Amino acid sequence: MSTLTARPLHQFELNTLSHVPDVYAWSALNDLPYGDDVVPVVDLESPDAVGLIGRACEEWGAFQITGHGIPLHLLDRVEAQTRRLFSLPTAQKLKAARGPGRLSGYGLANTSSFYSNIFWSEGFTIVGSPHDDARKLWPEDHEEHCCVMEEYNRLIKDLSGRLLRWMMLAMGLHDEDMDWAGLLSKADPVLQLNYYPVCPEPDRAIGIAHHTDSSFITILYQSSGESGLQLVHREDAAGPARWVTVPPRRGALVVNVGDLCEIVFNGRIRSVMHRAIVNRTQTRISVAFFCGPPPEFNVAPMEKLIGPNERPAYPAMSWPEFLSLKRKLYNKTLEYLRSPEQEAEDHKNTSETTNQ
Ligand SMILES: O=C(O)CCC(=O)C(=O)O
Ligand SMILES: [Fe+2]
Repeated sequence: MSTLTARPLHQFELNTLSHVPDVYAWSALNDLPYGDDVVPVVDLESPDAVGLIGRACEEWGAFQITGHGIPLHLLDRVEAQTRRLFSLPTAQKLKAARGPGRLSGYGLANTSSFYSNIFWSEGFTIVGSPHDDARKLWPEDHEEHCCVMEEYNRLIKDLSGRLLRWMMLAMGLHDEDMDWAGLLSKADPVLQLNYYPVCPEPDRAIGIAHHTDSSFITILYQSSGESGLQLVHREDAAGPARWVTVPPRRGALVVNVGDLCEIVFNGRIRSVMHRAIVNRTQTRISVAFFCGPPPEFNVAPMEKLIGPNERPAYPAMSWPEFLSLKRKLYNKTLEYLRSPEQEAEDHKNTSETTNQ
């Protein structure tokens, strides 16, 4: 997730193009080799779920989940409502366009403002209640959309609290160390709907370029059919860092570790670099739930994860401070926070505070 400035939608209607115009063309999409590793699938009803989640977080920063309790018919309705929204005429979608300083509404993915080239996708962000924007899209007929999105938000928020609690238990912590359900109840849910039209030259375009999500975790629904989500498996004994595809699995959801979890868990787990590629034959949709904190959240490693003679791997800051750093440094934010220069800066600030 991010609160980056929205950028206006480009004039092209992607569905109608027979080639990729230069502003949509990306080079260096094959920057890493491709691996055929399989992202772990965790059945949340399994007695080993906590351990499997912990291992997946440490090794991958991502996993798929089944047995999550969100009914298949609700996932189907979320997909149908998402497709219904993106199939509206452009002029109608633009009635709910994200304006300056506004996070909700129709537009390109928020991260697109970091690039001069354009993503082969459209996005629609729902922050908090879906009603205001849905009324602009369907003045007479938005009830069903809102009911479905609200029900999904309610269940997925609950699920994200359960997952975060299990991640914490897997790291050897206990319930008293963080009240996840209490924390998340104060945060506004953020749903990002993504639509990837078919692309006549998929090797030259990108749906959403590589990034990490700022949230604690992201829970992603992806439509079945063609794969699109790819993530980086970092270098290990099996080979160098590589792109790995996460194929859609009917009924399963993907969990991605975000920047906040990397910090809160003091680097024990890493936020996962990922992107969405496009294809020639099938439109694809995804629905990302960004599980973030309330504005007053203090972004800092949990004390119990810092050894007796160790410094925290990341400095403490407020959530708005983190977001503003991310707006400046984007994919380099965590690297910067872990860097020795930042450590020196942090040390200087601490001595100044203690000397006052
Ligand atoms: O569509 C996808 O598979 C990925 C979407 C994504 O990474 C995002 O919305 O942040
Ligand atoms: Fe993402």
